[in-house]
Amino acid sequence: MSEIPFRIAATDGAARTGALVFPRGEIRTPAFMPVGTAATVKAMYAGQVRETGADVVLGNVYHLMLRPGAERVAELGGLHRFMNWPHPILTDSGGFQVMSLSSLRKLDKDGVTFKSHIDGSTHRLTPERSVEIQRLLGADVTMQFDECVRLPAPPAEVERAMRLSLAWAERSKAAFGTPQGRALFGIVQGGDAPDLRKASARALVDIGFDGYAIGGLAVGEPQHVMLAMLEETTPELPAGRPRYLMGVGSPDDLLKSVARGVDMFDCVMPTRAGRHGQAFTRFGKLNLKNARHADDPRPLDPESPCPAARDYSRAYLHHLVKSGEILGMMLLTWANLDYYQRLMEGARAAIAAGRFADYAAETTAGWEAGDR
Ligand SMILES: CNc1nc2c(CCNCc3ccccc3)c3nc(N)[nH]c(=O)c3cc2[nH]1
Repeated sequence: MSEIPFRIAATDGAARTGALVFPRGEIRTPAFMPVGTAATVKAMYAGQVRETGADVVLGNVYHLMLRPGAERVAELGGLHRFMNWPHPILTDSGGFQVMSLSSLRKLDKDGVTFKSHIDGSTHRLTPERSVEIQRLLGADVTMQFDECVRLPAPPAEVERAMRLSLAWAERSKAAFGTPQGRALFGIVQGGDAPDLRKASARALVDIGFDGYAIGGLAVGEPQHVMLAMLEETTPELPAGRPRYLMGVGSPDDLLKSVARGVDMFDCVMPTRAGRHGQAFTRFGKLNLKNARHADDPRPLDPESPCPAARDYSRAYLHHLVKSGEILGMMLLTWANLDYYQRLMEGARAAIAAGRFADYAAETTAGWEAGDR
């Protein structure tokens, strides 16, 4: 098993706060991990991402194997050097992106063959190749190669993908070996079927991983189904290892999932919404394209320590967004990532103080109170 320590400093109900300790630094949990698809957190430079409070960013096998190529990144010193991010990096294993981005793909029990969405060239991913690519990139956290099905799906299809992912979990672990200072996470599948979720979690624990991701969610199911699957799954996972809910989510999703024992999150929402003119604030979500902001001299949040949220009027942000100005994307991405990091920072402090339920209630009330 891993020599990557996961120190749990406090618990509050099922919620935990602590830190994963890597040679490149620690990941404070609960943690939000900004998505860095093409070796960049879009519209942000690396130091700015760090200033928002991020301890770790995500990379991706699918995108980087297609462009610029895993061997090329390795030749250039690895992904940390390439993107000037000296802190931990978690890389996703590519299967999910193949199914959601590439055309003409053929999945078999051994792996997946697919055409690049960039130039139509043919590629193949197997558990072994995915783990090798993540090694070439230099990932601190490697994800097993898995198959995620969209919901709703027939139970037989969900079970087939869950069992295939377990076979690929074994092969991913065998290919990973025991590299010093690096972690390998298994991924729980099983769709919206409690018995399949429990079987998947128990089998992964028997194989043994440094951390456990909960996959196959945030794929179209209602929030209550996602939360119900968390309640079925986290009790089957070892309390002393981190849990990572993949692709989640909104601020409300994060608080409700932290309350159910999740430690790590990734989501394109704060960065994608920022590029589309939407801002996450203590008062709820604002769409700066809306004409009601055209004459509003107030910033997003005058009490925010983030310059993007404090030093620019909503009228100006509205103007930038309506004009399609690059600065609009930059400022709203910055403000959103800062908001997500502060949301997690507040959660960590509230858990340590034994008041997470109050924190979640106060934060949710702020969103509902809406704009002042
Ligand atoms: C949005 N909902 C959602 N996302 C899911 C992902 C991808 C998580 N994001 C990784 C990423 C990394 C870099 C760049 C872009 C994305 C999954 N990944 C895997 N391997 N397995 C899943 O079951 C799985 C389920 C998901 N649901």
